Amino acid sequence: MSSSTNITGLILAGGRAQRMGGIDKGLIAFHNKPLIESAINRLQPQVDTILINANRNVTKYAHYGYPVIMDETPDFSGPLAGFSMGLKNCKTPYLLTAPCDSPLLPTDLAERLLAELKAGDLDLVYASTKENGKVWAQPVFCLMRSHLETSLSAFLSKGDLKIDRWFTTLRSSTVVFEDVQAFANVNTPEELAALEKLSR
Ligand SMILES: Nc1nc2c(ncn2[C@@H]2O[C@H](COP(=O)(O)OP(=O)(O)OP(=O)(O)O)[C@@H](O)[C@H]2O)c(=O)[nH]1
Ligand SMILES: [Mg+2]
Repeated sequence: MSSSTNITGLILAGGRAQRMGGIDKGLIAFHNKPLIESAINRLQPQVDTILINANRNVTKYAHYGYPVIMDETPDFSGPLAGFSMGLKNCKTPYLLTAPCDSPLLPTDLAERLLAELKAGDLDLVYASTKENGKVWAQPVFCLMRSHLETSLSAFLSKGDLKIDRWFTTLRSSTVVFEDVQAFANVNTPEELAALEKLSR
């Protein structure tokens, strides 16, 4: 399957991880392996190729054999800075983003987002989850057409960084996933310990 998806997977590992004490979150140990490895393993069968977006420890990330791309500006301006670099380096028709800190990400993420994108002839589809009857956007789990580079550059050049505001300028939609746990992410040492226990 991986030779025919037309999708580049972008793993976002470029954040500050302040709630984790400012260390490089993608490299902290999760079941004795760097956290990003779980995200790579989940994403790899769903895409043609992978890009890693990181702003620190670039040589360590390069060890996985995929291109490592840094944000254009070194100011940690948020995930859209990573999206922008992903789109600039994407050589396939679609880009699928996922964060480095969600080791249980859905194995059918690409398939479901792509089906929605094609059905609605959309430019971008992001994941959502439903908790207590309320729908929550999971905007960093996002499939988009790679031609959106022009749109994102224009949006960022206005000084805006809000991901949901960019989405509203596009032909976009969402897919609601039932399995909330697949989107569990690790922001604090406590969340890391809890998720390790849960996914034993
Ligand atoms: N490229 C890039 N990615 C970012 C940036 N800020 C956050 N991200 C990524 O966006 C995703 C969601 O961000 P958070 O979960 O808040 O991670 P974080 O910002 O590193 O952590 P906190 O500092 O604790 O908020 C993660 O995959 C981050 O790596 C940034 O400035 N640049
Ligand atoms: Mg953050």
